[in-house]
Amino acid sequence: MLKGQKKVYGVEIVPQAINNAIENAKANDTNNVEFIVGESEKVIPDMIKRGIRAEVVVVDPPRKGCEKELLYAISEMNPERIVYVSCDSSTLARDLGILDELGYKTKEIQPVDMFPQTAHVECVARLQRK
Ligand SMILES: C[S@@+](CC[C@H](N)C(=O)[O-])C[C@H]1O[C@@H](n2cnc3c(N)ncnc32)[C@H](O)[C@@H]1O
Repeated sequence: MLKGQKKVYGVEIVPQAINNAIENAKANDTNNVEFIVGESEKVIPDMIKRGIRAEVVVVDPPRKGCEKELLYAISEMNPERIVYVSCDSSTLARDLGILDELGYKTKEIQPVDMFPQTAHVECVARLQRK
């Protein structure tokens, strides 16, 4: 069980990654997680239609960042906090700007040097509903 959370949803476009996540959940005796295969910009609006809301949303997109439709859907879910994990600071800056317009203030960005001796840097941003 992921402690402190009533329910956790995981969304990923690659089915094999979801299979691995299911195996990981089983190996860790986690029974409060539901995994959904699909494009998050389509899955999240469907979840909203089903009445699902979130207190915290964590995104970890590829370098191109999040689709605008996903950012709009996340704001419609109205979470208190968003955690944005990014491997491309330019698309991170673009998406944080959109999220700011949608009512989410960036409180903190922590760079993590996961790729020493290269120009790449991973960043973790913490956003709070205004
Ligand atoms: C930076 S990786 C994050 C990996 C993940 N945090 C992990 O530890 O396995 C980005 C992930 O987003 C997935 N992805 C790309 N486009 C997506 C989309 N439209 N909807 C959902 N997942 C997507 C990719 O398949 C990839 O696994």
